[in-house]
Amino acid sequence: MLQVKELTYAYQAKKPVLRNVNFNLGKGEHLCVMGESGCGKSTLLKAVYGLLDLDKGTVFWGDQQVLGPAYHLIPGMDFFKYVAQDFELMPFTSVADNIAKFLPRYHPEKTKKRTKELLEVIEMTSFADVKVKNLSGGQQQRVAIARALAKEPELLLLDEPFGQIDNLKKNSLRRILFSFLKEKNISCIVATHDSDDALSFADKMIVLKDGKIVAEGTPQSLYNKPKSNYVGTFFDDINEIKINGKKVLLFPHQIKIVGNSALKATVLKNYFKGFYWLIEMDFQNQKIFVNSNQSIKIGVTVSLHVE
Ligand SMILES: Nc1ncnc2c1ncn2[C@@H]1O[C@H](COP(=O)(O)OP(=O)(O)OP(=O)(O)O)[C@@H](O)[C@H]1O
Repeated sequence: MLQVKELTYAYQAKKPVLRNVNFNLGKGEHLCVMGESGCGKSTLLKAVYGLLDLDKGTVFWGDQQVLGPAYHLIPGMDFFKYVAQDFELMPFTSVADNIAKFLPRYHPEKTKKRTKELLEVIEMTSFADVKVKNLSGGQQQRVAIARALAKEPELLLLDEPFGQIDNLKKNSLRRILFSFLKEKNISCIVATHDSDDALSFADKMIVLKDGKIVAEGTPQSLYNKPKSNYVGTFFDDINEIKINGKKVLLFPHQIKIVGNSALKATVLKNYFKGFYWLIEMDFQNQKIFVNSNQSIKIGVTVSLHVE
């Protein structure tokens, strides 16, 4: 449905921020775009939405080409919605009215019902009459998401959608929002640093580095076999180490502390992580991180087994 081909864009001449980006997304599919700060995630969302005039390449939704501001008085495709990092809400208007403003006015009963449904999606029913200016950053972010959903877009573009929302709310909002999108068959692209946005909720994932796709696949495939240290770091503290002369990438949970083995390491530090400890160790002059169900005295030598 969405076809992005050879997408190339530069804010300044000869300094492309996106370089030959290619990907497809089907109807109702969810894509997660990950990458370090400044790698071009927001720029990619803006380009797909139609806010930029591309230097090269095309974006198609079905057989309709997405064109930039040079071709539209009001840039941005009508049947897409884009939730930027700044939410562009109406501060002196209530939460409910901010959402309802984007619904057709000629069916007041329908508008009321839909506003109620969207308030439930963002878990803010009790805030319906509160003015947006009196909300926290995270609450405003949730209102911006509801507003984008008001007209049921065909493609929703979310830029760091849960960045300002606390963990408790974030987990529940993610579950509700992504199942709502699946139910309504709305395609979605999420730009994020947070692998939790990808692992349980995305059908596909791309990783950007310096404006180029450096890895793509299902979140499971990228997690199980990260192509590089860069890709692995979005999921966990990854160890890039040499064992018996061979370079390997291992997550902390893939290295086990065992009774005895030829692989020895010395404990440097312990970090409490809740239901486990992350242990920093020296392994043949390389710093590694290993999970353990208990803390270990600094200086102790342990034996390791690698999966
Ligand atoms: N309007 C602009 N004019 C010039 N350069 C820009 C503009 N917007 C972004 N850039 C530059 O383009 C690059 C990519 O920025 P972008 O916002 O797409 O990155 P990002 O991956 O979304 O970063 P973050 O995760 O920090 O939001 C950065 O180097 C940034 O400084």
